[in-house]
Amino acid sequence: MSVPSPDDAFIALRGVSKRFASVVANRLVDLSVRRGEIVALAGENGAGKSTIVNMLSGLIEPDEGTILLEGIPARLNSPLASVEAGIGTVHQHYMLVPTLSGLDNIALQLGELGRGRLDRAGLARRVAEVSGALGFDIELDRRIDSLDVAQQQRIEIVKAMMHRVKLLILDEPTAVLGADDKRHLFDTIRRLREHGTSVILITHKLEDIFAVADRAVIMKAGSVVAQADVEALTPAAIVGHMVGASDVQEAEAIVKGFGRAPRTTEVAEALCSARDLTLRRPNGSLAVSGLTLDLHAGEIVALAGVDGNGQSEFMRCLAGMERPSAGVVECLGESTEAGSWSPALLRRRGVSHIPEDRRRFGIVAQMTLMQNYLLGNQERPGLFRWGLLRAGRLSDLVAQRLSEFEVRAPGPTAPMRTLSGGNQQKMVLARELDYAPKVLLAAHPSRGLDIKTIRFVHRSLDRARAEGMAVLVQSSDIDEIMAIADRLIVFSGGRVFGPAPCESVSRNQLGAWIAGQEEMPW
Ligand SMILES: Nc1ncnc2c1ncn2[C@@H]1O[C@H](COP(=O)(O)OP(=O)(O)OP(=O)(O)O)[C@@H](O)[C@H]1O
Repeated sequence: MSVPSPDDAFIALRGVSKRFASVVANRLVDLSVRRGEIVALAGENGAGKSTIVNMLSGLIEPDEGTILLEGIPARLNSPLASVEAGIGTVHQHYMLVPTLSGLDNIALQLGELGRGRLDRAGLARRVAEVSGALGFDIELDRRIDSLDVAQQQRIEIVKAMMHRVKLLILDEPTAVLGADDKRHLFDTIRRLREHGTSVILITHKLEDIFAVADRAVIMKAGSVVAQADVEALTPAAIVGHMVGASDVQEAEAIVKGFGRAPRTTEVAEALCSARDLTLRRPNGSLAVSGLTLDLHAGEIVALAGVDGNGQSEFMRCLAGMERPSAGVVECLGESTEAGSWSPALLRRRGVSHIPEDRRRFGIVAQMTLMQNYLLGNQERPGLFRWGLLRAGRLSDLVAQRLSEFEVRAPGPTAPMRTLSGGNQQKMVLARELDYAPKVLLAAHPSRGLDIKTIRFVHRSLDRARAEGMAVLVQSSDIDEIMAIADRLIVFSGGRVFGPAPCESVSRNQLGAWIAGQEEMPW
């Protein structure tokens, strides 16, 4: 297989460019996808992948260049035009109404909700046909907010496939999935290929590319810098193109990871303790039951598991956003038994939080990078004098962090909303680490980040540990856990196991425990 010619392709971009003010998001992009071909689109944060997705899904139009559909120039100037052209898109952040059922969400997308009486039985039959063909078993009558992420994703895919889809675009679909759900998704993608559907898979995970893609297209700074059949590529070759590595060794080192640094500090006092903790969800169901943990200065503890097993509730409780229904948490001299347990109080004591839902709790999209940097840092010495902000200092500090974290942004006064998802995540990380916390709560710290930045983040967490910080990391990524954690707690099937030292656990064993395939010995 080689790069398809536009005539041969279902969809082809020819010389497509897109600029946002001073930022060139896409520069003269040529990209084609054959019928029944799975193309992986890879590249660093801010390389321009989502911009391509947004153009193909009709959210934005190119400034120049042509999009050819089956060889004919097409104008995808609205989401409807994209759908009518046979393009289905599953965005990274699901577009589902959480309080509606799966069926109602699908009816809403088809324009059948609120238009007279909905023929629920008829729609359910049509949905069952589509989901059956995809190999999905989905619960259509449950509210979206009661489904786990993998079930929500299946609803999203079915929703997209309710139209006659010839090209399915999946934007980082595996970021939130456990190993089993990922395998299932890849089976579905292969099944689509057999039926002649083309797929564009945006991913930061090299193993996804080798597991399922036919061809990989690699972008850097808005342009396509390489494309080849996956068989002809290696992980280091992909990374080399992505980061523009000057030699193979540099790319190989990034693929390999930085290796686990020996612990440089003795495990010291417990900075944060949970005793016999019970947490309930708003609907009353049990999220966590009987959890006991001492989090010490100078260690990294991982909360391992597929999302939806109570980790999020536990993190939120430690961050002051929730209170337990039984048991107690004590952290840096504060306790859930006192009335004052709150995020602001804990932050003043030295707890930093990288939240799971970055867009809701981590940033204010309309504000500038400088203003976002101030959030939670309002009392930081050096940034204020006589109660007045020293804007020059703040600007210098943000500019320095942009450079250290290699954030692709025009400058400290750029609005946060103009940054790519991964670059927003880098800014949240930079801010939370800057705050020099004693306890760092990091939910999915590397989700959505490119491989080079992940290595950087892991090194930063390792350094934080060496400096005596107590770090709690929520992660569904086994590689991440094995790379950085000292101890782990497994959340699986609504139960909690551990904590246990990571040294005693193999990668495969942890995978089996997370998937609930094996009973844990503790
Ligand atoms: N609406 C916008 N306004 C201004 N700049 C934008 C806008 N959308 C994207 N950009 C910029 O265009 C560039 C490409 O962004 P894009 O979201 O396409 O990258 P990406 O490859 O999807 O990144 P990530 O892996 O982090 O999601 C980035 O520098 C981003 O800041």
